[in-house]
Amino acid sequence: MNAMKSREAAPLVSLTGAGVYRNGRWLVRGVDFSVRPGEIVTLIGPNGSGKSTSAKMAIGVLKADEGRVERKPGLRVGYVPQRLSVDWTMPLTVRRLMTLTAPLSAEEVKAALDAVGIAHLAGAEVQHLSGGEFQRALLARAMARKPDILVLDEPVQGVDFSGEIALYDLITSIRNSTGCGILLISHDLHVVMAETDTVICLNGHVCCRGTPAAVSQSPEYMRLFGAKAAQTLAVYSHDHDHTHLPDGRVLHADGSVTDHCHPDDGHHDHDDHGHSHQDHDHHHGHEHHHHHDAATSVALKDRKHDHAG
Ligand SMILES: Nc1ncnc2c1ncn2[C@@H]1O[C@H](COP(=O)(O)OP(=O)(O)OP(=O)(O)O)[C@@H](O)[C@H]1O
Repeated sequence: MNAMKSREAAPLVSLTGAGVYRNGRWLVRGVDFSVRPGEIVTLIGPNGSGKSTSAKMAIGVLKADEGRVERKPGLRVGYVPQRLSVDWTMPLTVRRLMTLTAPLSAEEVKAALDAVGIAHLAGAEVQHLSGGEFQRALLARAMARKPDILVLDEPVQGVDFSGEIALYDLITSIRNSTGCGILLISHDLHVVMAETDTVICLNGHVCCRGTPAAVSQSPEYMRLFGAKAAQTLAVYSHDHDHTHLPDGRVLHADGSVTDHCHPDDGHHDHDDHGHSHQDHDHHHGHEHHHHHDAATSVALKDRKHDHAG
């Protein structure tokens, strides 16, 4: 069953004019946003613009030096940080990774890994996981806490383009099945999940905000990233209703998992995605091909954009 987002529900976290001052300067100032149950809020902005800092303020990892940060009493947070401080010289299994920071029973570990499609990797060494498998393991670890809010700092780093779509699908289905709020930090200035309710564009302060479509049209966004970028704020928009998990099972939009696709499932494949990142003027050539179902569509077009700043 879909847990629908509720605009009326009290916010899980709410920042009002919040800022962090460290080492003689403001890292970020005047940040206003809130995340409600079932809502997906995406923070975008250039490197160093304060995305991680704002997310850390929201969950209380960093204390705000100005403004207000309010959290629902007893708020449970699932946090996937940008970097993990793990001693990679020591062998570490996925199972052990799951229990490093929380006491979980074997059943809970199994259920959490199952939910993200990597139960078959419980005994695998974390060092050997692919980028997408690693992000799923981190997601499983965060979800095992049964959070009210899931905070994901660049969840698609180290993941190829087809893996990005699969992860965004997984995040959407987690939202749909649990109704948790999601605060997402996007690694890519120009691409956000279509399911995003609100995009907050940071540049040391809130540059602009709104739906993905509204932000791409805003003069502030254009000023920050150039008019070309504004034309190219791509939105992951695809209607397919299921995702193929790494272990071969199928995750449906309602959160249920089956061994096979339903006969009427929208199909998708992810072959042939060039994904090249260069420092300047990088060109994305993404095409999304569909074999079976015209309802499945991805609005990722060839995009060419200059980075301003
Ligand atoms: N604990 C800290 N003490 C001092 N400065 C910090 C601290 N954490 C972050 N900064 C600085 O604050 C600024 C904002 O950093 P933040 O990590 O929030 O940016 P970001 O938008 O997440 O960047 P990126 O896209 O590179 O991850 C940067 O200039 C960073 O160097």
